[in-house]
Amino acid sequence: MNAMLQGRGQGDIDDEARAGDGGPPPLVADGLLKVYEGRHVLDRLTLTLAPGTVLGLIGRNGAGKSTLIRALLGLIQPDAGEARVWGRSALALDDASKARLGYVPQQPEALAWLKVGDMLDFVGRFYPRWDHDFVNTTLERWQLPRNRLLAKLSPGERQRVAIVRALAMRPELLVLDEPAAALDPVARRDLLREIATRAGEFGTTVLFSTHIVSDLERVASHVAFMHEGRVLLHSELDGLKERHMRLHVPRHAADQLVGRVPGEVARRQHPYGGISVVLVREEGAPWPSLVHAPGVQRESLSLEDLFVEVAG
Ligand SMILES: Nc1ncnc2c1ncn2[C@@H]1O[C@H](COP(=O)(O)OP(=O)(O)OP(=O)(O)O)[C@@H](O)[C@H]1O
Repeated sequence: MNAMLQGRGQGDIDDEARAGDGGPPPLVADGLLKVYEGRHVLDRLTLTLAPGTVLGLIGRNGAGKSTLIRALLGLIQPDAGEARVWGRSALALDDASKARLGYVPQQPEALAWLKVGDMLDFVGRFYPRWDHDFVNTTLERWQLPRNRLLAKLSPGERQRVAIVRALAMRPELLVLDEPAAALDPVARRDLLREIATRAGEFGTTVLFSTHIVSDLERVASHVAFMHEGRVLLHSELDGLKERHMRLHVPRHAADQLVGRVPGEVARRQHPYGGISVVLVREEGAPWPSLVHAPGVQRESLSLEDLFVEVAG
């Protein structure tokens, strides 16, 4: 079993430094606690999303991703801690801030009694930067007829409409809860491309949750691994793999280890004796001496391996 090592702080990024000088960060979770039926679904979670970041939030089913997103946007009230959007309490967002924020929930339900086109026309009136051309082009490309009732759409079609709606308002902050889950490959690729374009050309800040590691690798600038209500690792994607390594430590060397290895993030006991340990180091910092010990084998990790190690 994976020996999860808790208490490593909330990641390896200095949140203050990430916020930069351009005003308050778009999203901050400050010690969020949410308890459902005695379970700490958010366990005093702290996370900052810097402007222009595309953060992929990854975690197993039930890790708390949707709950975190809902708390960050003020859709649920935490039991302790605070969520802030551009420096304001998420629970008291003004209309001007809401107009800068696009959200695609995991299961979009809104205004189901309207037709696709009517809903988008209606919603568009509230957003000064509404992009009619984008709506028309994307509805056509994604084969979403304007005259279909939202209630009659498949889950994937409903999700596509929700994505069109969130992107058409040209948000400065875009939050998507598992947007690709119900999408076909064409829509998924379009969405990823759109996210990359928005971030690259317009500096849109994006938070999206996903289980699909390859999607994350394609568009995210940063990744946060969530497990049991905590962020276990929050890092820039570039260089993340180079800063992690799995070591296979034979029994004779493992028996001599006392306590944690510097930089240890996960440990597994091998059935035949010996252990494997996942290590992280700061950029440019040396690996601990164990890496060079006799009989110790090194292995580099894919992002998926790392996810399984950290959240497995
Ligand atoms: N309103 C609620 N009442 C009780 N329990 C809840 C409620 N909302 C969420 N939970 C529980 O909190 C845990 C986290 O749920 P959440 O939806 O945030 O996970 P997730 O990481 O988004 O999962 P998935 O990847 O499956 O969508 C789950 O065990 C869920 O059952």
